[in-house]
Amino acid sequence: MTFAPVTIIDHPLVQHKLTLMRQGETSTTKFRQLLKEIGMLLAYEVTRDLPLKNQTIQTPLATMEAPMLASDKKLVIVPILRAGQGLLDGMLELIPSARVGHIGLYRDPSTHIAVEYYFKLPHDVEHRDVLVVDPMLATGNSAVAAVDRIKEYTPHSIKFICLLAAPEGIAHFQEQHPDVAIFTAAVDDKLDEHGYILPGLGDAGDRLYGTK
Ligand SMILES: O=P(O)(O)OC[C@H]1O[C@H](OP(=O)(O)OP(=O)(O)O)[C@H](O)[C@@H]1O
Ligand SMILES: O=c1cc[nH]c(=O)[nH]1
Ligand SMILES: [Mg+2]
Repeated sequence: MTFAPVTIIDHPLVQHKLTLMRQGETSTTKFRQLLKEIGMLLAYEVTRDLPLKNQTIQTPLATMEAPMLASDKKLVIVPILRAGQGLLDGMLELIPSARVGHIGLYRDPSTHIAVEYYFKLPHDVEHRDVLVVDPMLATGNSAVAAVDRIKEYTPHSIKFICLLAAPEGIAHFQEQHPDVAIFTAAVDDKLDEHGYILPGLGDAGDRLYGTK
């Protein structure tokens, strides 16, 4: 079977900010700020392949053919709540016209099954490109469940964007959604016995919102 690519976003600014986020002593305020900044940088990288088409425009001096985004269909960003919301804010700064859907999922602590508690997409997702965002791809259950639900609405394309991925999560996700490209800033070593990414950065939602 062929899989859509896994792209590691190795930009030095992303890598530096990720290292700051991993450090246990980084405060909630700083963690939130860094996740927002990384969201912006990830948005820049994952939109590299957006098609352009030339438009005739008038500069103060001359007429020219200049490139603009080809599609008039706005992108849809879907953060997986809660932690995905922390990436959304930065992405929206770069793509302010994007539409936003939300999927609320929590991971059952013992089974690691993703449990849905909220789902809302813009009404016209069909034919649009969707970016599903969540900082963590651990077992992959949350990402798989989110993409399962979004595919019910037959968007034009889906990309999955995270900050940290475990090899186990990538394998599970690719098995279930071989057509969906993954973008991540790093692939870590493995999962621990509680399904946390090692070395990882801990619980992204708790660090983002100060709930632990
Ligand atoms: O790949 P998985 O094994 O499914 O784990 C990853 C999920 O776990 C975290 O969310 P969590 O369930 O802790 O919810 P939260 O964002 O509300 O903290 C994280 O933000 C992902 O959504
Ligand atoms: O390492 C992990 C795994 C799941 N969810 C997190 O927030 N962190
Ligand atoms: Mg959490």
